[in-house]
Amino acid sequence: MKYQSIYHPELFKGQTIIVTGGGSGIGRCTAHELASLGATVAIVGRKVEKLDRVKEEITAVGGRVSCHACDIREESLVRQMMADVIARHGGIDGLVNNAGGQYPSQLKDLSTKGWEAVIRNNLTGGFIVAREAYNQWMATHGGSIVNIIADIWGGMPTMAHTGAARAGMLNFTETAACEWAHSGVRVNAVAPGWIASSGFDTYDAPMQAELRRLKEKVPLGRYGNEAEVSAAIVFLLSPGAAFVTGSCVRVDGGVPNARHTWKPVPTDRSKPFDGFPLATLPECLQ
Ligand SMILES: CCCCCCCCC/C=C/C(=O)SCCNC(=O)CCNC(=O)[C@H](O)C(C)(C)COP(=O)(O)OP(=O)(O)OC[C@H]1O[C@@H](n2cnc3c(N)ncnc32)[C@H](O)[C@@H]1OP(=O)(O)O
Ligand SMILES: NC(=O)C1=CN([C@@H]2O[C@H](COP(=O)(O)OP(=O)(O)OC[C@H]3O[C@@H](n4cnc5c(N)ncnc54)[C@H](OP(=O)(O)O)[C@@H]3O)[C@@H](O)[C@H]2O)C=CC1
Repeated sequence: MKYQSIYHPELFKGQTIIVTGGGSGIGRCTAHELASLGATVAIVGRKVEKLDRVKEEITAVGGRVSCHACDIREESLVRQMMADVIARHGGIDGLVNNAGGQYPSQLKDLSTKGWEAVIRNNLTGGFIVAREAYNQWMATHGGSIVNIIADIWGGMPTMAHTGAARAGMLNFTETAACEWAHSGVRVNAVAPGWIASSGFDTYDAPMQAELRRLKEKVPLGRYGNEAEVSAAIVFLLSPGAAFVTGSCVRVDGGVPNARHTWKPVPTDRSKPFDGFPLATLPECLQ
């Protein structure tokens, strides 16, 4: 079944958009939505079998997609991946810098190696991909970049490494928006809150139990879904956001505003948008 986007079906006709981490979760959903809106999508990830599966899904409903196995932390691989996408599709109009992830740990237990692995995955990798997109194509042709960060406001207990990396990515977004504006390149961020995606399945049982309880702390009374993050990404890539750069759209059901004076009322307070008939609730939340 084809993606049910709220946007015009020819919004990205003739465009090529790279989605890192396009083999699962938010990236997979975004790749589906962009393809349904006419874009040729280049999906990037470490595991080629995940990418191939998404390629099959998208081509089965008439979309155009290419797969690029690449670890975003490896500079030489990223350079080559970018050159391959440009050679194959004739250019790049958009980049969704979505690949990333981490593992939970108390600060006191974090090894330097673990800290650096997560910083490389969520800050250095995103920087390398964005810089290569700019230097190899967008500096002379323009484009739009959307960096996926996280709900980092007020700290990120048990996730200090990723919180620091994403805060860095937000500041990178603001700086790149200024430095690259003269080339017609817009750079924005999307900060997902607790999104019921395949990402949840990567956590262990105690963390998953904790995540189930977190739902009560969301003013909108539920987790977000992948389609709701994708819709924000698509808006920022689109001409509708032509005057938006260096900005961040929070997709989090209001969590950063739920201060200790806020009293939860245990009901679902908004209807989820589900543009993605293929999405399933992660196993740990079923
Ligand atoms: C409660 C409420 C909260 C509430 C907060 C809830 C917020 C949820 C919001 C976020 C949701 C998501 O992001 S969902 C997306 C989740 N998806 C993912 O995380 C997938 C991607 N993640 C990864 O690939 C890995 O986590 C990452 C470390 C970044 C990269 O792995 P690598 O393979 O490069 O690294 P490795 O070689 O395995 O590991 C390097 C070192 O990192 C450390 N390390 C790696 N994994 C480790 C682990 N599971 N436990 C301990 N330590 C680990 C070790 O020191 C490793 O060294 P050695 O000991 O020598 O091996
Ligand atoms: N779900 C949530 O609640 C939230 C998610 N986020 C962030 O949103 C993004 C998408 O997450 P989500 O879809 O939920 O989780 P997933 O784990 O499903 O997606 C992460 C994707 O990134 C790819 N990836 C990870 N590291 C690398 C790397 N070094 N090089 C290339 N690809 C990589 C993975 O593919 P492969 O394994 O093939 O490399 C995977 O497809 C991530 O950055 C995540 O941290 C932020 C806040 C909340």
